[in-house]
Amino acid sequence: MGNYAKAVQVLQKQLMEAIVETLGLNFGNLHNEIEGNQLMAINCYPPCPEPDLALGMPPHSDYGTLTILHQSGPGLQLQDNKKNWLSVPFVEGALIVQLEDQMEVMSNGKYKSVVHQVTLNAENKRLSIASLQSLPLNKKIGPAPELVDEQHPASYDEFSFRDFLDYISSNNIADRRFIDSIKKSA
Ligand SMILES: O=C(O)CCC(=O)C(=O)O
Ligand SMILES: [Fe+2]
Repeated sequence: MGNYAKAVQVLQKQLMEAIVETLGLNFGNLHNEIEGNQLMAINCYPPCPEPDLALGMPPHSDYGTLTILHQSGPGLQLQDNKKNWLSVPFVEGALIVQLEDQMEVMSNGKYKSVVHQVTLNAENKRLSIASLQSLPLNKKIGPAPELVDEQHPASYDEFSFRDFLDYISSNNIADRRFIDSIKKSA
């Protein structure tokens, strides 16, 4: 597990470098700011006798920059921009990379954080290992200044991982996602 966590950290850094480049930003300048936290979540979903009546994990988006997910079987679903749920095909050994809230904010909305949920299965247990990468606990992130101008005003307030934790301790994210609470109204 330790080796897996370290390998995923290296992959996450490489992916961040590539993604930051696609936004036209300089990774060299951002590098120290971006390196932060890695949280490993191991999720176990036992078989459910009535899988249509329950979810393994309710709809949410993760708070960080990237989530890298390894799954033992199908169950993950993503929401498209018309709010339809799409099942992610299961490919043995494949890693799933999801962009998350800090990336949406940093890109000033150019990239969207993915809303996902987990369905259950009547026969099979499912395991997943999610590596949630984020900026350090107290580091505020806002839209990158290079992506903000008169035509593209900042669409989000700054936030830190701590702000996210404060939000979820007193709000139900099923009613309103954290990222919706920091969107500036047009
Ligand atoms: O089990 C999965 O496929 C997803 C887990 C997840 O969304 C999470 O840990 O945030
Ligand atoms: Fe998640």
